[in-house]
Amino acid sequence: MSTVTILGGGAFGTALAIAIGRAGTPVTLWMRDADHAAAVQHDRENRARLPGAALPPTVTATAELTPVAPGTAVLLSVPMQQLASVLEQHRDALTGAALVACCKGMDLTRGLGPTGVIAEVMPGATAAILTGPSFAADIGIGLPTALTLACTDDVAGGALQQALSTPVLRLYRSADPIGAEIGGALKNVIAIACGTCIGAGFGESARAALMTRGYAEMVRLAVDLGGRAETLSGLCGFGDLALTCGSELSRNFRHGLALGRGAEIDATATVEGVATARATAALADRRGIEMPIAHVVAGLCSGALTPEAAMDRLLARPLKEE
Ligand SMILES: NC(=O)C1=CN([C@@H]2O[C@H](COP(=O)(O)OP(=O)(O)OC[C@H]3O[C@@H](n4cnc5c(N)ncnc54)[C@H](O)[C@@H]3O)[C@@H](O)[C@H]2O)C=CC1
Ligand SMILES: O=C(CO)COP(=O)(O)O
Repeated sequence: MSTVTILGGGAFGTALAIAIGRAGTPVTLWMRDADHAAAVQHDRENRARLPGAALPPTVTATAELTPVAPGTAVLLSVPMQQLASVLEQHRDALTGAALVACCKGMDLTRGLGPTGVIAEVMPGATAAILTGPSFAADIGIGLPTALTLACTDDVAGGALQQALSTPVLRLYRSADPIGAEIGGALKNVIAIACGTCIGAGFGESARAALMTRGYAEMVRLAVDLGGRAETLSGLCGFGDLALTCGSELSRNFRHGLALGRGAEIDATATVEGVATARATAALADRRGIEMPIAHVVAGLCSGALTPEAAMDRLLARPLKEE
């Protein structure tokens, strides 16, 4: 795996390109908009999505996607609801690649996470997920972090771990992509709940309670779908939950803050937890799993619930064992 291709030149795709390119690996950063790709290639910076982070010479931004060599690592960093259509559009060019989803969420129409979408659209392809605590703004300027790389194929997972780790990005391997992707998807939903909690003035104690009970929902859904509870104690679950629920750098947390304050929502931001809350609530209903926080976040985001009504609904549930 001597080169890496990244699909999606948003904040995260650009940050990953910079991090992997800085380690000496040639990276192709594919962007759908030709003018934007040309500007990024010329400026050596993605001013629209990740200002202040310089592209190393190893990174090439382009709007042309040529067929990748078999076994090439292709990182998919488009928004979750676009993943299926991007794969469908580029199926021929991606045949034989090792597909690594870097998006976090659940597909609304399919009720599937990123590796489930890859398996449906490109059956037989090697599918992995890279997820964990990683703000693009941090990664893009070379700050360190650790992430989960999950793949059911141990050999392919090991090769991806080697190829994508850098001196500042430490990748831990897992064989449980279901657990890993449920962690990444649900931490955004719980971050919206926590932002709303702080924005509405319900306090830090309530936020910690939401993180803890949200984590319980994460584990419940992952296990029901065939994942492992222990996976969620790692970077993809606990790690990303701690980051996203506690920082105003998170778009999901900020979305919740605005809901809690009754302030204007930034409609231009990629806030994955909104669609994922809806998809999760529907999936939980179909499978008969209790996910009260996911349900109230879906209600908050659609406007069906006020922050006060959402909190009342959670507090009024029957008392139970922890
Ligand atoms: N920004 C961050 O700190 C992190 C983001 N992620 C995940 O990465 C994914 C992408 O997020 P960001 O890069 O932050 O979003 P972004 O909003 O900065 O960029 C999204 C990019 O996807 C492109 N895109 C949208 N639809 C497309 C399509 N149909 N075909 C081709 N390109 C398309 C847009 O042009 C844009 O460049 C999300 O699932 C997010 O949860 C994961 C970790 C950190
Ligand atoms: O996933 C992220 C950090 O790990 C980024 O969080 P937001 O999408 O909420 O900004």
